Amino acid sequence: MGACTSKPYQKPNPYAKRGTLETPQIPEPTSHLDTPLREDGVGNAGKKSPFFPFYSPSPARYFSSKISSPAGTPQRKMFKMPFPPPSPAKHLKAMLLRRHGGGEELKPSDEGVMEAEKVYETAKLDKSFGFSTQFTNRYDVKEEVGRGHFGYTCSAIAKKGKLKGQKVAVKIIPKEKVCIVKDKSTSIKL
Ligand SMILES: Nc1ncnc2c1ncn2[C@@H]1O[C@H](COP(=O)(O)OP(=O)(O)OP(=O)(O)O)[C@@H](O)[C@H]1O
Repeated sequence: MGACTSKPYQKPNPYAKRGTLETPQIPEPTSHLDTPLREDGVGNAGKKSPFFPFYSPSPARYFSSKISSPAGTPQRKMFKMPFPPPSPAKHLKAMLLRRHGGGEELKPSDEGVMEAEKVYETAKLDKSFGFSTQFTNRYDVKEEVGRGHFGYTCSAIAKKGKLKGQKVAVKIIPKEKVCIVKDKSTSIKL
């Protein structure tokens, strides 16, 4: 075991009268390795780092000092935007919620989004309108048996064709969930 070579830390006395503050005793540099870093950065290349007890050409010390980094060294750029911008998804979901009758009092918060999902899940399928006569002539739609992302699945009794009299499942997709592309050559009838 070697002898302890550490020196007591000499902290200025905060209770001393103004003007009589004790100044810490800074030992004189004993070698070129102990030379303090210059504020202007001149001649500091490869000098002692404030983070590591060894001498490194790392630019890390530029992050904590006022010294301007050498040309081409990324300095504080990476700290300009520490957090990514907020996602627009919440606002979109809140807008959808309002469109589906959520009301103005609902805010674009997580609570509001959950409300919107609840509104969709609890809404009853309105069978009083929307089916074409071609469809109603063919199927007698009964109760809803399930629900997917896009539409409702209902049980139905076929009225015509091979399946006449049989129980079938029909999937009903609301018009607003259908994307219609129209151009000169094609036209889609609903
Ligand atoms: N033939 C069937 N008999 C009984 N129940 C059915 C039948 N087909 C679908 N279902 C019920 O309806 C639910 C939704 O079915 P659907 O096929 O619409 O699901 P999905 O493909 O996930 O929906 P989406 O394509 O809209 O996301 C199913 O989870 C199921 O419970």
